[in-house]
Amino acid sequence: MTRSQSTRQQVLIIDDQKTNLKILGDILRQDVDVTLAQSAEQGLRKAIEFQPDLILLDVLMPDINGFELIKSLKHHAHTSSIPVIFITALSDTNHEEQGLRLGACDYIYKPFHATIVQARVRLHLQLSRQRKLLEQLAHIDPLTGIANRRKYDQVLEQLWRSATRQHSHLSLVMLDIDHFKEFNDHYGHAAGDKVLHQVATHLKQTLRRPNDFIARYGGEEFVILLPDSDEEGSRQLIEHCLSSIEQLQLEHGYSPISDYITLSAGGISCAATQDEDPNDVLKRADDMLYKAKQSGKNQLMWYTD
Ligand SMILES: Nc1nc2c(ncn2[C@@H]2O[C@H](COP(=O)(O)OP(=O)(O)OP(=O)(O)O)[C@@H](O)[C@H]2O)c(=O)[nH]1
Repeated sequence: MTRSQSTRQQVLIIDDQKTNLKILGDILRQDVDVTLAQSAEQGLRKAIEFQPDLILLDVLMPDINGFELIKSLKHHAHTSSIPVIFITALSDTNHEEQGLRLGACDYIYKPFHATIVQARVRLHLQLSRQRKLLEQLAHIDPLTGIANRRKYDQVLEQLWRSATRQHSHLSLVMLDIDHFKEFNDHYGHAAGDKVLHQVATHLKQTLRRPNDFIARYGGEEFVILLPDSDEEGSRQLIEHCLSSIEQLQLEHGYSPISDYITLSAGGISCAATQDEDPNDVLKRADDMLYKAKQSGKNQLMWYTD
């Protein structure tokens, strides 16, 4: 069963001693899915790949110790918010303080008591579940189920920073439903809400790469960010989004340009730089959207220098 199919939470245990891995695994397995790693390097790889809900981390390991590893985990964008519990034979307050200062949420001494480990793991998993739920509520647009404007602002900043570092391209695209006022006026606001949900769901499914991102920008407008994507690839993808939305055949009997719901879009590809404000770049995509609307709608316009 894949992680997304499982409703059980997942704990990653990182310890160089096989017997510790076995004992801890046996203690926790009745409550959670358990993944084991026998070195810091393997642990970091599995943390990135499996995105566990919690990590149990030994301190004394050869090569890279637990204190070093937690620094990498907290530094890495994909693992920084995973809670870490140290479980270690270093049972003095100085090390405990160091571990907590480095970002651990708890510190358990070896030899440990099974029931205490279970209780603490349960507590931190419960906190983790609540935190994820709050994050979701704060970042998801309730009508469409895709990311909201607040999440978009965060993701744009992250993607811009990483594209600047890697000297890579980023494409920004604004999309807007055509003649949506007429749709609402004739079919009613509830039917309009349903169309917004259908369009958002379809656009999200059409984006193929894991780092492609879509958000509801506001009203009947959406924004798509395509990292590491050049102009040609981005244009092809967005053209496909537009044509496949029309092919969904969501009836719009009051649109003068089609029998169905259509979208207009404006896009831009650029090499990110530190000096440029990504919001200025988005403004250029928005200008292209305006041009697409002025030129008859149901089309994509792309910014060229
Ligand atoms: N049902 C529904 N309608 C919305 C929502 N947000 C914005 N709208 C509607 O979207 C319509 C946007 O109208 P306009 O900005 O004139 O755009 P348009 O009619 O699509 O015109 P063009 O974009 O030029 O094709 C308005 O009727 C808004 O009420 C929403 O959450 N639900």
